[in-house]
Amino acid sequence: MKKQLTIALVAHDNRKADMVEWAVHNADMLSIHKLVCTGTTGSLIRKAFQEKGIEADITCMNSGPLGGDAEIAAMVVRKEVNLAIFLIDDLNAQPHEADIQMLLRQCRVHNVPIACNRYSADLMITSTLWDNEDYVPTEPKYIYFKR
Ligand SMILES: O=C(CO)COP(=O)(O)O
Repeated sequence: MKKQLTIALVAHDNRKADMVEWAVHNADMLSIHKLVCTGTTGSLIRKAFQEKGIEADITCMNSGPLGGDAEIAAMVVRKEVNLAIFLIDDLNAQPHEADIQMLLRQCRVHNVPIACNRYSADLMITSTLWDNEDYVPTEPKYIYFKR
């Protein structure tokens, strides 16, 4: 991929091992992009990359429950994120469910691709559309019905 992207990486505690393994597996690709992460996810990825001598541009926001999802959602609103990978723990409740839903919703509203499992993430990061100058993503057309 030639285009440099800003990629958001977020994982709940029970999915962090998955996220770190995925990030290390895709380190060659990820290291050419800017990574923005919630606090703990980012520090674990940074540590794993350092242990393997992988250099990467990683920005850590606050931890998720302390506003990290909200900060990344704000970046999505400002069109500062090209792609989000969000490994959600769907088997346990989170104290900051409202923030999680906000991040997911803002990605949908602003047409930002968001992968919530590794398979989707693999498909998204290998897409040739990123470098296709002729491809313009179609923005959602919201139609307001008067009731
Ligand atoms: O809670 C999270 C996402 O909702 C993740 O936050 P941390 O990466 O700080 O654990």
